[in-house]
Amino acid sequence: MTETSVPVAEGWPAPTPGRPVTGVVRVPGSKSLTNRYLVLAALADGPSRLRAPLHSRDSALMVAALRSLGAEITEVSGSGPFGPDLLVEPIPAGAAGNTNVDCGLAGTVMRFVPPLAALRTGTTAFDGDPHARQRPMGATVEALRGLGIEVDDGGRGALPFSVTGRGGVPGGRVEIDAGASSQFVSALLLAAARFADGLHLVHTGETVPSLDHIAMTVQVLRECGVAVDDSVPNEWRVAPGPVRAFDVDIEPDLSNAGPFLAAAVATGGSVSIPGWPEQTTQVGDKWREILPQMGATAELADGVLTVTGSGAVRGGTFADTSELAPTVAALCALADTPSVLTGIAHLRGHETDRLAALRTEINGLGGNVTETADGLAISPAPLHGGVFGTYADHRMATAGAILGLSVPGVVVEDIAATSKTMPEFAQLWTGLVAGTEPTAAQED
Ligand SMILES: O=C(O)C1=C[C@@H](OP(=O)(O)O)[C@@H](O)[C@H](O)C1
Ligand SMILES: C=C(OP(=O)(O)O)C(=O)O
Repeated sequence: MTETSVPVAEGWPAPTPGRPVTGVVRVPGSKSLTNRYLVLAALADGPSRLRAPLHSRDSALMVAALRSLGAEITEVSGSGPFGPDLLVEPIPAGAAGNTNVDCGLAGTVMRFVPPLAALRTGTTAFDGDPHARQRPMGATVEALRGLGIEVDDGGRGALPFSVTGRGGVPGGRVEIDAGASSQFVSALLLAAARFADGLHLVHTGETVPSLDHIAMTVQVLRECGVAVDDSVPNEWRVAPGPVRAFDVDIEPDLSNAGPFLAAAVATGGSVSIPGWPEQTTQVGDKWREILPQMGATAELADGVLTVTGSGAVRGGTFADTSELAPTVAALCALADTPSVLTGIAHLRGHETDRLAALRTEINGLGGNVTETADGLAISPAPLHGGVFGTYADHRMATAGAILGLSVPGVVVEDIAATSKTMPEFAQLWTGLVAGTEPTAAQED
């Protein structure tokens, strides 16, 4: 008799603590800040240092991309618990030669690196994960062409494509429709000081999403001595000039702090995140408004944000939550009143179609989620266990973990998807939920 193989249920059983979750969690560096500073360091007028940067798949892809364009990036020991600091020698003047860039599933790599490839001499071929080929890239392709750069995308407006640079970009006025991603704007702004005439970028479509991320781009450019005029809505002017080398501390990733704070809200516990900046352009600072709307308290004192849940989760209307939306949606699915998430139509072009993924997976656990033109409507419904699909999306994986806090039997299909921006997620989550002694990474 031959043995037949029985499919084994795989996945990560999300812990259900059955009591309030209480603890302190230090989270790794911001993806958006790390990858912006890496790009600026590659363009800078001397060597730069990133202290406490993120070390994850998205940052590793950015490091590899910039190395392939000629930057020298070395790891040196730092003081943070999440890995070494990074020293960056910029891409040398006159860098030339054909090369390849693997974008993985990283929006910051596929959008921010092509303008740097345009500044070199030679052809750079860009590709990525299967789903990366579905993500919108047309505005980058058209903008580079508008700047006189040769781009071969086979007419797809998507990966794979190649950029052929001739050692410089003239710059000037360019119009784009950045309705599908703020990263189209950020990408051009980050490189623009190195264009001969700088850049006058005009957005011609309807609403640009994720405006906080553009504010972050403008802020980091100004820190590096680049003159940016963003006084006219939907227009940005960047003066040509040097990008000043820097030595910077990377803030913790406040978006990735979200699931841990959500654990306090979902269970009526209390979670503290040290290293919370007093001033920041990170969209994750909005947790201080969003979570109190759900009935929690949020207190920022001496650089520590403490969120305390009330024991019940209240729904509400949440606008323009950008990359926070999957975490917000998971909490709304646990709420006792209905919720509406608006201003997030562009999430259909993220790591996966997040609106469809959240609707499908929350409803698969018994939820009541419908898609609207620009977001989600979520009504209270009794949830049950089951497999929560992750679509290679880190924020779907963390959304499944949040649901599992209150719903026994949730199995997150691929918890390793969190390695995109937080490889330590499962370890930190398990430690927090189990109420173990703080690990080195959790200590103050
Ligand atoms: O510039 C950035 O670092 C990001 C911009 C946003 O992109 P979209 O404008 O496409 O939402 C955000 O969702 C993404 O996670 C990171
Ligand atoms: C949309 C996201 O990522 P990316 O930078 O790949 O666009 C995200 O992290 O939620």
